[in-house]
Amino acid sequence: MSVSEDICLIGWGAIGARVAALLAERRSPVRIVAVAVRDASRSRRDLPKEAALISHPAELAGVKAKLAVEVAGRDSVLPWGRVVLEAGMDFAISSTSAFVDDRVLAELTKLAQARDAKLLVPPGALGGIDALAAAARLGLASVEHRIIKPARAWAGTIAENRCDLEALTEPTVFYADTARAAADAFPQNANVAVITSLAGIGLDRTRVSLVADPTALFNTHEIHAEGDFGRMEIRLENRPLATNPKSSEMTALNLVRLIENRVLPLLI
Ligand SMILES: NC(=O)C1=CN([C@@H]2O[C@H](COP(=O)(O)OP(=O)(O)OC[C@H]3O[C@@H](n4cnc5c(N)ncnc54)[C@H](OP(=O)(O)O)[C@@H]3O)[C@@H](O)[C@H]2O)C=CC1
Ligand SMILES: O=C([O-])CC(=O)C(=O)O
Repeated sequence: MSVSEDICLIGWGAIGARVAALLAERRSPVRIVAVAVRDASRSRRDLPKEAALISHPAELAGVKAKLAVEVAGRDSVLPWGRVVLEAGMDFAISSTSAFVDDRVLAELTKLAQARDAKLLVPPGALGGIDALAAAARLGLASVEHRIIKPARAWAGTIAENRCDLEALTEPTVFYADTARAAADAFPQNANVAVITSLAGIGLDRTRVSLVADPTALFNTHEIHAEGDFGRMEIRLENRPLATNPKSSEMTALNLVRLIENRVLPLLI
């Protein structure tokens, strides 16, 4: 890795801090020049020393970077995305549940086009999205996505109204609907449903089921797709992040890959 790149992180939670730690550990030629949080008055552990801590999109005006990576939450996507893209920076989005509102995706895409910047949707906690997106070009008949997480990962969500998470003795499907409905109802657990949909057959044709498993150790994603290309089954068993059981380690790893691919001569 030789060329270096300056980036911003929008969010310094479980995923943002993990991405920064991995980049530092791997000595990737990347400088994190700004980190955005909600509350910039609170001091942050392990913040990269060259990073400005900011909390308002207008503060990006003084920041020179080519890429901003959002790892903050659904409500942050539009306000930060507007300023990032307006400045001509590429914008990588993790809180893809923001796109359950078609207007958000339409506005950011238009802005990216106008500024010659890129709106990037990384695979998040998933893999195999390249194959799904390729297959979709020939036409897909169906895509199903099942998300299986330990019961505790669903705590604090409307799963609690549908089953007694602490009393479960076996894997329980507590929700089944379209990807749009699932990502709307579970913005911290089902961003992936939007990624599968954008790659495949859209938010209203992609079917999602959510499972709470009292004995699960992993956040598991099972995607089944059929179409003119043939059939595919994608299954990942992701280790949850120690600092947030709702989010998977793979999400941070896919962002590290995306960032490093911007500076590597060979893209894998
Ligand atoms: N695409 C995918 O496959 C996946 C996506 N995700 C999504 O990624 C996002 C980040 O996840 P995670 O790191 O676990 O979340 P955390 O809750 O651990 O961290 C969120 C961070 O974002 C900051 N933040 C929140 N809102 C704003 C805002 N409006 N402006 C600036 N900063 C803000 C918080 O600031 P403060 O510290 O001040 O509170 C915090 O630092 C979530 O939306 C999550 O659902 C997660 C897993 C997979
Ligand atoms: O990390 C995961 O397994 C998926 C996730 O939380 C999300 O899509 O929001």
